[in-house]
Amino acid sequence: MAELLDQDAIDDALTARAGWSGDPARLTRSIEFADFLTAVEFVGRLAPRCEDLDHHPDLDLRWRRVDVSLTTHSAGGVTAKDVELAGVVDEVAAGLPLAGG
Ligand SMILES: C[C@H](O)[C@H](O)[C@H]1CNC2=NC(N)=NC(=O)C2=N1
Repeated sequence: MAELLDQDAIDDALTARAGWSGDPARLTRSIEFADFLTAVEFVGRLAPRCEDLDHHPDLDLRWRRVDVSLTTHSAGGVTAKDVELAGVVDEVAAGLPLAGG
């Protein structure tokens, strides 16, 4: 069973991750892309990376915004896997145009 991270460990992990919030239940980031098709492209690029990691996000796609929520369901909270996936989310998002950018 993966080890759950406490709030201090989560705060430490997120100092390097602009735009993320976290508590022991989940890490969240809301990403507003340039348009709807870009938001869909983000999901399409992220999906195979999640398969590679065997770790999957909860995603809410609304028009050009994707709300990303990361938790390790089998552990009942945030683990190192979620921190790792947050990095992948940032990497994939960085390759696509954001709203207002
Ligand atoms: C069998 C497989 O490893 C598990 O079901 C994985 C798949 N992806 C997962 N993703 C997330 N976020 N939490 C899990 O507990 C999880 N479990």
